[in-house]
Amino acid sequence: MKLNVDLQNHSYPIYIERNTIQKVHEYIPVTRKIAIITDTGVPEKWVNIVKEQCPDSFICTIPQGEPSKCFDQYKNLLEEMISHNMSRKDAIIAVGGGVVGDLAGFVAASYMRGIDFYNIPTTVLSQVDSSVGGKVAIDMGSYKNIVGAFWQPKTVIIDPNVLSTLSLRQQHNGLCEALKMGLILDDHLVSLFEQETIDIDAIITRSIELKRDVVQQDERESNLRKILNFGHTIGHAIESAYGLNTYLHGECVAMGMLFFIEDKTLKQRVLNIYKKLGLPQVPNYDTSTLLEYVTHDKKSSHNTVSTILVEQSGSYIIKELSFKEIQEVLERGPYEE
Ligand SMILES: O=C(O)C(=O)C[C@@H](O)[C@H](O)[C@H](O)COP(=O)(O)O
Repeated sequence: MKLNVDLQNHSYPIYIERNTIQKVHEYIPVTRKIAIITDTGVPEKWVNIVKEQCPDSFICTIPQGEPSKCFDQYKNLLEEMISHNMSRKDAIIAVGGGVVGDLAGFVAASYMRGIDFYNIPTTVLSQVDSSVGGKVAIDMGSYKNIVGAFWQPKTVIIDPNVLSTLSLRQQHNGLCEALKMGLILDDHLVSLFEQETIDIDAIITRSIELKRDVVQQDERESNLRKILNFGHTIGHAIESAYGLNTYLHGECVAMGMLFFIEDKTLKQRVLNIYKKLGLPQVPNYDTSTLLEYVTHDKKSSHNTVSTILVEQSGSYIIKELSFKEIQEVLERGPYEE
């Protein structure tokens, strides 16, 4: 299946299809120098399938995990680009999850003021969410995505077959972002999580269709795109407060969403899905520590933060909450209405 992201002068296709990783040479112009950026967690077999289709390519491998989304790795990769004499006409292909995509995309956005970027996501999280939309970034200290750019990929190639080598924890981590998409936009997507067996292909496709529709309407997050941050305000704060590597991103988003699901029945429905996915519980936290991180959220300004609330599955409310109100939400806790 092919979906198009229509964005005036930088539209691009997304291919979602099993075995499509074998067709990289059909979808990406590979007769130029290509830096393939990946991480130590991505099985070599996937990276090699891509490399074999790119005659003039080299591989840059970063350590797996969120701490790699940092200035040092960014600098190392830029130095690699220079040492391989990469020109403006050359390209970067990311083969990996959200960390690889965000970092490789930011290298592509800034090297020589921007070169072509292609994304081949290999985790559920990146296949249902982060590979589409052009948000690329690195973290600074423990602040998530604080330095970055909007740099749309030229093509996204999603092959659900590559998920076969992913751990169950990583699979469930990624599903949290798809569940988020359902909770704000489409109850049918939520119901796919309640079926006996999870149809991953259907979840990826629906999730990406919904994301594509939002990005097309508001590429630079002036307003509507903020809804994709449901669960992230407190989720990012938890991720940061626990050292960026204790909980996975999707797990933190799942925790963060609980604080802003306003309806008791819906919250129970969501908790049942979390139980099925074996997600971690919200840890005991220090309110002032989390609040400190919330004040640095990119959706914060002065004393308020744009927050997404869900009362009914498949719909959202965007509300400016004061830091005082966020403090009250944190004091109330995730499991109370
Ligand atoms: O694409 C978006 O827009 C999103 O908000 C998707 C999020 O799920 C994703 O985690 C994003 O990277 C977070 O964005 P940020 O603006 O809070 O850094």
